[in-house]
Parts: sequence; structure tokens; C-alpha cells
Amino acid sequence: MKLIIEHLSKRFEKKEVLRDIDFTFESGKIYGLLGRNGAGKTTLFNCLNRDIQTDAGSFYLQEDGTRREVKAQDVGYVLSTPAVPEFLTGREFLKFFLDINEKSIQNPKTIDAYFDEISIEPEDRDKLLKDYSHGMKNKMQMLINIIAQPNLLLLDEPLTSLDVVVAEEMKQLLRSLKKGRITIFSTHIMDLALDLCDEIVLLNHGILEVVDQANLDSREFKDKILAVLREEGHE
Ligand SMILES: Nc1ncnc2c1ncn2[C@@H]1O[C@H](COP(=O)(O)OP(=O)(O)OP(=O)(O)O)[C@@H](O)[C@H]1O
Repeated sequence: MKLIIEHLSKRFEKKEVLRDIDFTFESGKIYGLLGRNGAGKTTLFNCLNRDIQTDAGSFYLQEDGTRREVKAQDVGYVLSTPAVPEFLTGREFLKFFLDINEKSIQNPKTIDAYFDEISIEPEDRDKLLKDYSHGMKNKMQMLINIIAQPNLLLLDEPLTSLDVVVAEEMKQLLRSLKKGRITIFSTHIMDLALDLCDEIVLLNHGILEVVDQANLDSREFKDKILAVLREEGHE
């Protein structure tokens, strides 16, 4: 499966954020999306999730030579600022989510098994989500997006607020889930991108480009990424 983006453009008033983007993402890979503040990473995700309209261009999934439109159920989108229903407990939220997605979830596990997977302690599972820490809310959001096994998993700086142990567990989880889906991961933490991702993609001057990692050790590779990103002055 491939996600093919053709001539995608988006501007906000005078600011041209995405400029005629042509890019192909392939399943089985984790893509690290790097770009400076304001480069347009969230805008790209919002377009792919159809939260905002594009000005021009299109994107679609291609499987066995057949193209089809990206549907809502194809996409899991983990926001950098977690949005969870604060009036529910963790368990109620998870149960609700499992119930409404019953038909699409393959090999469902028990609610406690899911909590175990993201290391939410038993004593926290029946607390209201409003009393969860930022990192715990983030984990819940990541979990419900992973459970539904989307074809396209968009992660907008999701590991930044997690403690080192959980961030490591989440990395393992994402690695174990990458087969058969396209994972695009935006981050400002270059080491995380290098550690987790199969490809590094830069969003620079409104276009996407892959950074070729061939024959470069990680220091040289980092320098190369920085050099490309530095070209763009603050606007
Ligand atoms: N709804 C909006 N209205 C007007 N301008 C917007 C809107 N959303 C984003 N922008 C502008 O588009 C540009 C790209 O923003 P975006 O949030 O996509 O960048 P980003 O790469 O995710 O940044 P960061 O790394 O800082 O989170 C910025 O200049 C931002 O001000």
C-alpha cells in the first residue's frame, strides 16, 4: 500500500505553507517528519485527516495498482495536545471506544491488557481522565489510535511529554505495529527520529524531501539535516 500525494497546496492568507507537494509514502515504514517551527507539519497532517481543506492537489491510497480515496477509518491521528473526554474514566473511555469500533478491531484484547500495554497502573484506570497527567492522556490517545489499526498513522510530536521509560515502550510498540501500515511521525527531537524512523523526510520551503542516509554516520547525517533546515530563514 502507498499513500500518494499529488500537487498538494495549502496557504493561509498570504502564507504559502504547502507548495505543490508530490510525495509517496510506503507501508511498512516509519517516516520521521522534520521541519522547523511553523514549517507546516501539523498543516500537512490536518490536510491528510481532512480537518482542513486543501487549496489544490489530491492524495489517495494505492493498493495492488488500484487507487482509492483515504477514508476516515483509514487514518489514526495522534495530536501533540491530547484531546480526551475529561468527564470519563480511563476505563469508560476505552470501553466506549472498543464498543463503537467492535466490528473493525481485529483480535481485541481485554481492557486491562490494553492498559498494561501502555503502562497505566491499575489504580489509575478508574480515575477521571481530567485527573490524568498530560503524558497519561497522551498515552490514552495513542492507544485508541493504535487499537483501530489504521492504514495511515499520523503522530504529531506524540512522545515529547512521555517519560523516558514509557517513550521507549511506545517506540517499541510503534515498531511492532509498522508492518502493513504507513506511519508518519513528526518530531523536533532528531535523535528520536534517527532511532525510530526508517526514512527522514524534511518539510522545508513547503515541500517534502527525503534525506538520503546512505554512507553517512549519524553525526554527518544530523549535520546534513541541520544544514538543509538552516537554509530557511525565519519569515
Ligand atoms: N488556521 C490557521 N490560520 C492561519 N494560519 C495558520 C493556521 N494554521 C497554521 N497556520 C500557519 O501555517 C504555518 C504552519 O503551521 P503548522 O502548525 O502547520 O507548523 P508546524 O510545522 O506544525 O509547526 P511546529 O513545529 O511549531 O508545531 C504557520 O505559519 C502557522 O502560523
